Amino acid sequence: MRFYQEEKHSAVDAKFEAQKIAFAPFVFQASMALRDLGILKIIEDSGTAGITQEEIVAKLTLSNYGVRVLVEAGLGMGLLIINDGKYTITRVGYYILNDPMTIANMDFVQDINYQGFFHLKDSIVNGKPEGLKVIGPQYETFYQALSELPEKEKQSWLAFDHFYSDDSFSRVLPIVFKFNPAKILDVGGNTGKWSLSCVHHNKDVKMTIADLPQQIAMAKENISQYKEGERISYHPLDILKPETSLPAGYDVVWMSQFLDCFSEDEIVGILKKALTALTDSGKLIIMETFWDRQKFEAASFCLQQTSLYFTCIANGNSQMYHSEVFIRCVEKAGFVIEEDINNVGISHTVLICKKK
Ligand SMILES: C[S@@+](CC[C@H](N)C(=O)[O-])C[C@H]1O[C@@H](n2cnc3c(N)ncnc32)[C@H](O)[C@@H]1O
Repeated sequence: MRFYQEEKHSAVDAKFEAQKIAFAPFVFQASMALRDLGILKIIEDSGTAGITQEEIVAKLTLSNYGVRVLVEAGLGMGLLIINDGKYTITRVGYYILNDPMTIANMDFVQDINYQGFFHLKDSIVNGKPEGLKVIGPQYETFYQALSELPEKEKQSWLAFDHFYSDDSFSRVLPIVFKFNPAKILDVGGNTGKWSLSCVHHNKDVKMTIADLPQQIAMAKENISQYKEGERISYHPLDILKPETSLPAGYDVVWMSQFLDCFSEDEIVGILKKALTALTDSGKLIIMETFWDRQKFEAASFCLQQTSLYFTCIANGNSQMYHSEVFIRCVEKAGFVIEEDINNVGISHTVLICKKK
């Protein structure tokens, strides 16, 4: 990865880039408004011929003034271009409107993070997710809030989380099942998507989902619709509590996008619990997104920014890790990494580990 070794901008460019940051919250909210008020779609539908501001207004119940400030901002933001008084959509505008990754990221930023991020600096200073109080003053971590969120916010969080892991699940099934596991422990199993994929993929495997009690309730409801769900059992726990343990006797302990929810010391503690869950020949299989392992700079950027969600909203002490920091924790807990597979799905790395 050689994204960050060199200065990229001339002085003039750099000053413009700095203004984009200065106005970033305006740019974000204007993009959301252009998308959600239907303006981008109208302009896209006008094709290469384009559409005037007056014609856009005629198709909506918005004022001329409202449409004008948004489309003018859209020009500077690079979402729109104008020729002979007619607006057309740019490639960036197209992605804002249609790209599933951009939609998942924007909805996650808007519905989960935006208001809380006013408190990012305090979160760094205090080592606590100070933005979480905007979601609810009673919560210590976001995970306690997840199952109690209003439907729209919950869907935005799940869509963001699943966008990244779902695509990798089908690709990683052959990697996991080459070990012919009879029993798999899915730690941080969330809604049960991975466990369901496993019982559908293999007719004999038995799964256990370990997660917080609130999430287990969500998973049970989801899984009860499927007959194969009879092979899935549940182990509710708060894995951070010293008195809790994972059940024993598993051929595979699976952790997908789970350990990034914890600090380095917590990761070591959790992995020590995983040691006791595995049979002697069992494999710990971790699927994570590391910002230093990405093919595309945009992917590294998304992960670095997502770290700040953990800082300000989720728990105040975890992140999307650099692989070296993460691997040190895996080894410290008593595992040896046997296989290290990059570029699984959109952006994942799979680490296959055994007991030292
Ligand atoms: C980012 S989600 C990962 C979901 C899923 N494995 C995937 O790949 O999409 C993290 C999961 O960890 C669970 N979790 C967070 N803190 C936990 C804790 N202290 N004990 C047990 N589970 C926890 C959350 O409830 C959530 O289901």
